[in-house]
Amino acid sequence: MRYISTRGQAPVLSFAEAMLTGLARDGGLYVPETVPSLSKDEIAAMAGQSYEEVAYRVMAPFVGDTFTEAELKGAIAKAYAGFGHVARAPLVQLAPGHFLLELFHGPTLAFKDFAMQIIGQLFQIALAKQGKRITIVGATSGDTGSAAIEAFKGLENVDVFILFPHGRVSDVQRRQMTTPAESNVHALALSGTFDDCQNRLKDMFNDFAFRDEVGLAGVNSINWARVLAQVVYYFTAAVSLGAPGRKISFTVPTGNFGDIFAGFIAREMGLPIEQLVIATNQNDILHRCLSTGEYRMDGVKPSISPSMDIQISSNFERALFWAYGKDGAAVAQLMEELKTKGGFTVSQGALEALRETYASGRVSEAETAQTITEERTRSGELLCPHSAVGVRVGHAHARPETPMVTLATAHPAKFPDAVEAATGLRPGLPARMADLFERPERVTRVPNDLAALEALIRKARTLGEPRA
Ligand SMILES: Cc1ncc(COP(=O)(O)O)c(C=O)c1O
Ligand SMILES: N[C@@H](CCOP(=O)(O)O)C(=O)O
Repeated sequence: MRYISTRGQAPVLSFAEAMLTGLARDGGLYVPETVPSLSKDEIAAMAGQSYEEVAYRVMAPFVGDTFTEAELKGAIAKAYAGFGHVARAPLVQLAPGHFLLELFHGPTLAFKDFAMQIIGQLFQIALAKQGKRITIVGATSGDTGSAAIEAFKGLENVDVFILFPHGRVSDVQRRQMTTPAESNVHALALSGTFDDCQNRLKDMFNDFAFRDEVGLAGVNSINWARVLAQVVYYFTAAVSLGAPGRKISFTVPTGNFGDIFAGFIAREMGLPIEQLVIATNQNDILHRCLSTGEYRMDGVKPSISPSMDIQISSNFERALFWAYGKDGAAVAQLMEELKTKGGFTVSQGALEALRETYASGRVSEAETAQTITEERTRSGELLCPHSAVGVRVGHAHARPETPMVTLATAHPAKFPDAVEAATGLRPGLPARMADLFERPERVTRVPNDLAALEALIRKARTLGEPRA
């Protein structure tokens, strides 16, 4: 299996190379040259299998011979052993024909654990083979950061630096990032938005001297392995509701577009997905783009679903690559316009291709709160605000003949203030995290400045043992 860049100008890589490389050297994102397909019989055979078995069947064709069967199976087993639910990603029914896919039973209570736990394992195998030491830098609006820290803390050959927007993540999210005591973990609170964090991260990747000097690696959904691991739960959910014998629809609370793009890949592999619905909060650039063909930034507005407060939706580039018939030059041109003019117009043909694949909806702040309140009464489910955005859009797009699955992306206890304001109930953290608010915090305030960030990372990563 070979991996190519969405901008068409970077070296073609193997799975392990793409995983350790992160951003392509032409600024694009790696995607598989061809998407392997699974037959109806292969999909049907997943019925009744464990999450781990399905994960192996879905991921193995993309991984090729990078890892042995035993290595991949071992990594999958270790990745999901710590999840708090035997099904890993259980489905609960909200209403006739509408289901919630609970993706928050991992160690940090958000869907990011599904991918981060497995890539933590795969990185360790690959680094041990190559005898390499790396510096992971991640950008987060709250959940990716804590999941990355959980997956990589304490590892000898990895430093982890996480950039998060100061004052724009929940207290629980911040403390998950600032309280780990391991010396290879560095939480950096940046003055700016998540988009600023992600832009500085991409700037670091595009500074080849810095990138090579520190052995820069990325665990955002820039990294193809992140997207791949998220494909699995589309299969487990759809098969348990009758696929491949019937079609299933999915609604996905969306920000950086990694999660819903994983659904697109599941469809490309042969899973009969009828609708893939993008659900946005008031930062609705993706919904506006699908509605009008114009991708235009108009400023990030802080919301009660802060992890989706994103305007530069990184993986939308991968969706555009497919919509433009895999024309890397066209995608590079759009990304240049985004950078220099703050937006771009999608061609009519590409817009039609996007609309054939995706539908979309937008949810206001008041509607998000109302959905948390109503769903508590209607189905008994206590939703986090991101999942509530999804559920509202999912209800609106549900069709009687096709089951709708909405992805519940985080545990309500990560956003207790919003949930309490909507329901009067304050969701508690699991016992293993009960003392989170008593643990000391360790965080560095950083400016939105590339040179300052690179200097800090160079210095902090050399504070420990001498690097090989
Ligand atoms: C809780 C939660 N829901 C939804 C999203 C959106 O997911 P994606 O960025 O993959 O679109 C995120 C973060 O991105 C998140 O943390
Ligand atoms: N909402 C995310 C933003 C980063 O997304 P990623 O999937 O690209 O890592 C977060 O919680 O950090």
